[in-house]
Formats: sequence, C-alpha cells, structure tokens
Amino acid sequence: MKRVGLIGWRGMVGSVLMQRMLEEQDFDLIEPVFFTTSNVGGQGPDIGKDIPTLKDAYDINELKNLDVILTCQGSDYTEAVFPKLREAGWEGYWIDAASALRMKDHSVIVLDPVNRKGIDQALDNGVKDYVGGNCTVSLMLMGLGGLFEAGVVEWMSAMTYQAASGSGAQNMRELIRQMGGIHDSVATELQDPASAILDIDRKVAQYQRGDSIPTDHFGVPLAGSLIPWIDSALPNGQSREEWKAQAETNKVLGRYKNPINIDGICVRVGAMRCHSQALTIKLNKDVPLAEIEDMISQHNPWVRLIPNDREVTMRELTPTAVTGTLDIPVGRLRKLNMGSHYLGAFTVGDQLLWGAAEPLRRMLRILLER
Ligand SMILES: NC(=O)C1=CN([C@@H]2O[C@H](COP(=O)(O)OP(=O)(O)OC[C@H]3O[C@@H](n4cnc5c(N)ncnc54)[C@H](OP(=O)(O)O)[C@@H]3O)[C@@H](O)[C@H]2O)C=CC1
Ligand SMILES: N[C@@H](CC(=O)OP(=O)(O)O)C(=O)O
Repeated sequence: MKRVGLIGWRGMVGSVLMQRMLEEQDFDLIEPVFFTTSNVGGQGPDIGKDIPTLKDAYDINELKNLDVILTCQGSDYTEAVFPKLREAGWEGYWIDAASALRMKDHSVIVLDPVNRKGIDQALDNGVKDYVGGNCTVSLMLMGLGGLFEAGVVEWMSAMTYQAASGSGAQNMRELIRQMGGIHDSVATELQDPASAILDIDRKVAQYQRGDSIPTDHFGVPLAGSLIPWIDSALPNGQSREEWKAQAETNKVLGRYKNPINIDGICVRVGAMRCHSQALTIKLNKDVPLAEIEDMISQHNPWVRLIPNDREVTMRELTPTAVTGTLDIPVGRLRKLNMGSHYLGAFTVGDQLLWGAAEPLRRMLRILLER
C-alpha cells in the first residue's frame, strides 16, 4: 500500500477533498499520514480507521518517507517545502492544489477527463509533479472540452462570475455578514409594504458606502455589488486570473505551439462556491448547432446540456442548482448575431469540487491504479 501524506486537509479545499475521498472509499487503498503546520501531535480527521497523530508538515525527513504527497496547503507551503524535499533526494509523487508549480516545465496540470492521455504519457516519462488547474480554467474545460477535442475553437472570450469561495473561507463568511448587514439596515422599512423603494435603495447604498459594513477580507462590499478584478495585476493590463485562462488551457491541452487565444474579464460576484462563465467562441468553421451540442454533451459524464429555454435555464443553470455537486451544466448555446462562426455559451461549476479537489483526488487514483 502506498504511504500518502495529506497536507492542508482541514482547509476549505482539503475538507472537500476529505469528503470526496470518504465517499469514494479512497482511504481503503492507501496508508494515509496526516500533516499539520499548526498542531503537531494532534488528532487527524475521522476517516473510519486508525491513523497516527498529526506530523509536522515542514519535517523533510518525515515527508521523505512518503510515496505520494497530496497538498492543499497553498503556494507559500509549496514554495517553502517542495524544493527542499527534491534537493533532499525525494522521488515520490507530488500532487498539489496550489498554483506555484503549475506552469513549471516539470509539472503537469491535471484534469483527467480532458488530458488523461497527457497524464499517462507524463507518468510513463517519469514526471513526478501533478498540479490542479485554476478553478475557472478547469470548470471551463470540463464544460467545453468537447469543442477543444474536436479542434473547432479558433479563439474564445470568457467573462466570469466567480464565487466568494475562490478568495477563501473568511471571504465567504464576510459575504454573508455583508448580506445580513444590508438586510438589517432596512429591516424596518421592509416590514412595511407601503415604504418607498427609493428610500430603501438609498439606505442600502448608504450602508454599503459607510464604515460599518465588514470589508476586512474583500476590501470593499461584494454583497449587492461586484468586484471586476481577481488576483494581482500584470503589466499588460490583465489580472493574473485572466492571464491563467490562456496559459493554463493551452498547457492542459498540450498546445505549446499555436496556442488558442483566450481572454476576458474575471469578476467576483456574491455567489457562494460556484463559478459561472459567459463564453464567446469563435469557431474555425460553421459547425451546425446540433453537432456542437453532441460534441459538448458526449465529452465526459459530468457535462450536462441545458436546452436554451427560459424555465429550464433559470432552474438548472445557476450556482444555487449546482453547488455541492459534480455537475457541469452548459447552456444558453446559440449562434450569435456576429455570424455562423460565433457561438455563445454559459456554464456553471462548483469551484471546490471540479475546480479544486476532484482533479487531485482522481490523480491519486490514477497513481494507485497503475
Ligand atoms: N479556495 C479555492 O478556491 C482554491 C484554492 N486552491 C489552493 O488551495 C490552497 C488552500 O486553499 P483553501 O483550502 O481555501 O485554504 P484554507 O485557508 O481554508 O486552508 C489552508 C490551511 O489553513 C490552516 N488553517 C488555519 N486556520 C484554519 C481554520 N480555522 N480552519 C481550517 N484551516 C485552517 C490549515 O492548515 P493547518 O491544518 O496546517 O493549520 C489549512 O490547511 C490555496 O492556497 C490555493 O493555493 C486551489 C484551487 C481553488
Ligand atoms: N483565484 C481563484 C481561486 C484560486 O485559488 O485560484 P488559483 O488556484 O489559480 O490560485 C478565485 O479567486 O476564484
């Protein structure tokens, strides 16, 4: 049985990973060793079998005894530990949720429903470092993988609506506190059906612009608003989140020459943990809509075509419908006014499942099943 070190298991991504590993009975197949950066000697999670107490996640000698390390601890941890571990001669498999190693030549971005062949090839070639993709990129590729596989995408623009969870657990809490604060600021007026809506609106704006709304984590109000910037700034005017779309998509697809151009604007909205994306796709030929639907729906078992119908769309193509599931609905599919080569689409996905934990869990399974 492989000794698998689990780091970052109690964080937000790590907790979703633990939940999925329990559901899929992955712990039956491994000897798990749990690590911590804050509670050495403490108790690990309840996984239905005896496990040693928590070990120090910075102890290189302890980490060196593992066959596989699966970390959701973040880029700072990866940068602090990964080079030391390799320098110390460790030759095990490193599976990581953080972005630090994603674009390195020695790593593969894992999303096996899209790039299983590339993963197998890398394993055959002795590659040891496997990194989960950016949530937005992974969710887009799970939805539109069929179009990329068929080679019909000339370029794409992705306009995103990203959930609070992408910023972390504290941000999710802050969003809810902001929502509660907004409600409280007009609770009396809401009780009175005769109160003037413009008074309510003015009071809400006053609260949002005032000092009492909690903004320690987002820096500004997100509830009842949005933030059209995610991650750091790049010199070309893109945000780093926007940059990842083209860079990571082409790496996952193995397109090192002739990359597909992908760009857009990434926006944080007040959803909890589902990212949504409005996509404009320039096709390289006039593919009939029925064929496009087949390409998309037959690509993987999780993608689900939503008919371009108002009722079904409102019910099924939303963060509320998708949250906590592995479903990847794709809808609003239609040819745009610009011409028959231009396709519009909308997709939603849980950014903690297919966007973060699930590709890592499946990579571990791939290793175990070899
Ligand atoms: N959030 C996201 O959407 C995505 C995140 N990622 C990557 O995964 C990394 C981890 O993200 P995320 O899971 O959001 O980070 P969290 O902040 O939820 O967890 C990271 C670590 O913080 C420590 N921690 C401190 N206080 C607490 C607490 N009260 N509850 C739980 N953990 C606590 C834990 O380490 P310890 O147990 O050692 O104290 C935990 O492993 C990110 O840095 C990013 O690189 C990747 C894709 C998406
Ligand atoms: N940046 C993503 C979340 C994330 O952690 O991305 P990455 O793994 O690429 O750093 C978001 O805010 O929605």
